[in-house]
Amino acid sequence: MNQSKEQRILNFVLQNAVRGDPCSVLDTIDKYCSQKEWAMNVGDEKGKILDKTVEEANPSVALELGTYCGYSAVRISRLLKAGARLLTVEFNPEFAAIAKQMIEFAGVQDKVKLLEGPSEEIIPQLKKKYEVDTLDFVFLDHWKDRYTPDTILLQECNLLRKGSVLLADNVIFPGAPDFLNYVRKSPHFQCTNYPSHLEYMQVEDAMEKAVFLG
Ligand SMILES: Nc1ncnc2c1ncn2[C@@H]1O[C@H](/C=C/CNC(=O)c2cc([N+](=O)[O-])cc(O)c2O)[C@@H](O)[C@H]1O
Ligand SMILES: [Mg+2]
Repeated sequence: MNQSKEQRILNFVLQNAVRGDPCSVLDTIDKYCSQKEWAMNVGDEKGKILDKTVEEANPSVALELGTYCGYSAVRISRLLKAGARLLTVEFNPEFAAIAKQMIEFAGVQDKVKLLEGPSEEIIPQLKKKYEVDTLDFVFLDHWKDRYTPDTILLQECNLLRKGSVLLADNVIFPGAPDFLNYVRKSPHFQCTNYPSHLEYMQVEDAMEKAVFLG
């Protein structure tokens, strides 16, 4: 049975990156996906926007929706302070298995908890089952039509507090028009747009930051 693209990305990392070195893992994935096979990692250009937003938020508890191969889980968790943790949600078992190995190879497994299942089921379990009080930072990078319902669900589950930072990938390409509309019209969010480019391409894209105002 021939390998999946995600398996090829992981193998390239296992053979070429430095074990325990998150930056080496990120650079190696970016090298493979820009030179060999495109893949939907947030990439280095938008990754730098992600880095700045995470550093500014300095979260104790962060949530990621859509782990995929674990690129942004490694990217976010490498910046977390001692004792802080990232919960990352992925419902595709193959991708979850790849991401788990990617996270362990990068050496960030102590900061990352990979939750396998759909976000709509996991989010309502965060308080009781995963001992979350409120989320300091949320990275949205899963199916784009889930951004709005999951943002509403996070509020309904009282998982956001005054100052919680949401950062959404791909608000231009593939696009998340209903999400932009929702957060920009809502009196509960203060929004900032960060123009950028689609990972590994010269296509316009952007990230949207939405800070919850309570
Ligand atoms: N409700 C849910 N619960 C848990 N996991 C879920 C989920 N919905 C999707 N996922 C997972 O999140 C990832 C999907 C990402 C969609 N991104 C994209 O479709 C995407 C596309 C392009 N693009 O086409 O250029 C560029 C990008 O940066 C992109 O993020 C996949 O790993 C998928 O299994
Ligand atoms: Mg994306």
